[in-house]
Amino acid sequence: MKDIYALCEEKTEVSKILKVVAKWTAIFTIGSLGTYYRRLTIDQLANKLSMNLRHQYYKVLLQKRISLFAEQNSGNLSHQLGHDIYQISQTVVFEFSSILRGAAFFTGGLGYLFYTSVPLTLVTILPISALALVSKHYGAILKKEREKMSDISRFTQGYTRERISQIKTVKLFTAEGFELKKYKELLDKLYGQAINVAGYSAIHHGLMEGLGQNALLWCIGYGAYLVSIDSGLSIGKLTAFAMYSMYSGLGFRLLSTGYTEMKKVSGIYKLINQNAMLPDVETVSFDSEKVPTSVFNQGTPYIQFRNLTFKYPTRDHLVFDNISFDIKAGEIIGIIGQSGSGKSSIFNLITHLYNPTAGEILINGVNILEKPAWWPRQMISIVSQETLLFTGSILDNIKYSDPQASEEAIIDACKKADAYDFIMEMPDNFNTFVGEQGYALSGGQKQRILIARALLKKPNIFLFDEATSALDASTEGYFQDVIEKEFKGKGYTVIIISHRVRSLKNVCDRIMLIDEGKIIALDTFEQLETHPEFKLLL
Ligand SMILES: Nc1ncnc2c1ncn2[C@@H]1O[C@H](COP(=O)(O)OP(=O)(O)OP(=O)(O)O)[C@@H](O)[C@H]1O
Repeated sequence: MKDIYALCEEKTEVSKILKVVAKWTAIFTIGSLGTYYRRLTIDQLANKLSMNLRHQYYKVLLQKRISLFAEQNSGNLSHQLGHDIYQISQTVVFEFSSILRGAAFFTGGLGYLFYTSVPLTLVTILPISALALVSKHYGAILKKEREKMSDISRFTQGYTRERISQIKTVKLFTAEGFELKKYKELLDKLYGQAINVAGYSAIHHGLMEGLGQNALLWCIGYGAYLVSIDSGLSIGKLTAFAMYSMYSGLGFRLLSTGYTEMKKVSGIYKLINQNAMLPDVETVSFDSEKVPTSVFNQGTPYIQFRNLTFKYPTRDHLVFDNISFDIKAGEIIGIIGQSGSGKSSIFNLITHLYNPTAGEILINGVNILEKPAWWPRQMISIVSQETLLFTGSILDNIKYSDPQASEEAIIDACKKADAYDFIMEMPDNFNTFVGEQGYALSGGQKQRILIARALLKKPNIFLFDEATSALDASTEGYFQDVIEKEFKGKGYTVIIISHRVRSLKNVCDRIMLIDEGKIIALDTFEQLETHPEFKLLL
C-alpha cells in the first residue's frame, strides 16, 4: 500500500493517481470476491456442521434410557437439539474464521507498526493492552450472565411447549389467566436477565470503543509530535501507521469477539455434552437388526421373572422386592391390583425400558437383560394409555409399527381392531389428519388405531395396559372377542392390565393379583375369588 500513501507525500500527477487508484480498485474487487466465497464457504460449513451435530445428538438421545426423558424437560432437549446446536455451529465456524482473520490482521499490522516506529508502536500498544484486559474481564462476566439467560430461556421455552401441547388441560381448568400471568413472570425474569447481559455488554463495547479510539488518538498525537521533531517519521509514514494501527485494532477486536463468543457457546456445549455423556444408554437397533429366529423357533414365548428386585432410578422406594413368576407360552394373563401396586412397572421391565436392580427376566429361556434393549421390544406390541398418536394421517400412525406393510395387511389389522369402519367414514379415510396426539379423534377411535398399529407389528407378545378403558361396553365386548378369536391359541402370549376386573373373567387363562409390589396370586379367576384383596377390586 506504499504507493497509496506515497500519493499523500507530495503533489502527484493525476495520471499517476488514477493508475494507483485503478490498481487498488482491482485489488479490492478481487478482495470482495474473496469475501463472497469466504462467506459462502463459511455458511455452508456452519450449516453442514449443524446438520451433522444435530443428527449425532439425536442419535445419542435416541440411545438414552427412558429415565433421562423422565428427568429432563422435553422442551429443554429439543431446544438443545435445535437452537443450541445451530448456535454452536454458527459461532464455531464464523468465529474460527474471524479469529484467523483477526490473528492475520493483528500480527501483520503490529509487525508493520514496529517496523515503522518502535516508540510510536509502544505508545499505541498501551491502550490496546488495557483493551485486552477489559475484554477478558468482561468476557468472563458476560459468559456467566449469558449462561443464566440461556437457562431461563430454556426453561421458559420448555414450559410453554408443554402448556401448548396440553392446551386442552389448560382450557378445561380455565387456567388461561394463570398461564398468561405465569408466562409474563417468566418473560419478566428473562427480560431482567437480558437487561443484565445488555448492561455488561454495553460497558464492554463502550470501553472497547473508547479505548480503541484513544489508541488511535494517542498514536496520531504522538506521531504528530515525532513528525514535528524531525525524528525521521514522515507524514506519509504516519498516515500508513494510522491505517495499520486500525488494521491491528480491527484484528484485535476480531480476536477478542471471537474469544468471547467461543466462551459463550462453550458453556452451552458443556450442557449438551453432559447429557450426551450420561452413562445410562441402551443398545438401539438403528439398522433394523432382528431377534434371532432360534428364539422364535422355540415356539410361542413363555416369560419368567426370577428373583426380581426393582426401583425407579429417581426413587429409593422398591417397587418389587425379589418377585418371581412364570407366564406359560400362549397364555392370556390378566394383571389386577390397586393403583400404584406395580402393574405398569411389570410392562416397563418386560420391555426393558428400565433395568431391574437384581434378578432375571427370561423370554423363551433367554435373559433379555443380557441382550440389547431392542431385543424384547421387537417381539412385543404394547397398547397403553401412554402410547400416543403422532401428528399426521391415520395411515402414517398405523404404519409406524411396520412402514413396509402392505395395504392388505393394514386393512386386516384395522378390521381386527374394529377400526376399519370408522376410518372409512372419515373425510379422507386413511389419509385423515389426526392432529397432535390424535386430538381430532375420539378416545375410543384413538385406541382402536393404537390396537390396529399393535396388531400390524405381528408380535409374539401382546401387552395391553388399560387398553379398553376408552372403549364403550359394546366395543369392549368386541375387543374381548378379538382377543379370544385372534390371540387365544394363535401363538401369542398376552398380558392385559385392567381395572375392569370382571371384563377379564372370560378372556384370561389366569389372573395375577398384585398388592404393593407383591404377587398375591397367579391363578384362575374362580380361584382368585377366595382372596380378600381380590374382592376389594371387584
Ligand atoms: N417413571 C417413574 N419414576 C418413578 N417412580 C415411578 C415411575 N412410574 C411409576 N412409579 C412408581 O412406581 C410404583 C408402581 O407404579 P406403577 O405405575 O407400576 O403402578 P400401577 O399398578 O400400574 O398403577 P396404576 O394402576 O395407577 O396405573 C408407584 O409407587 C409409582 O409412583
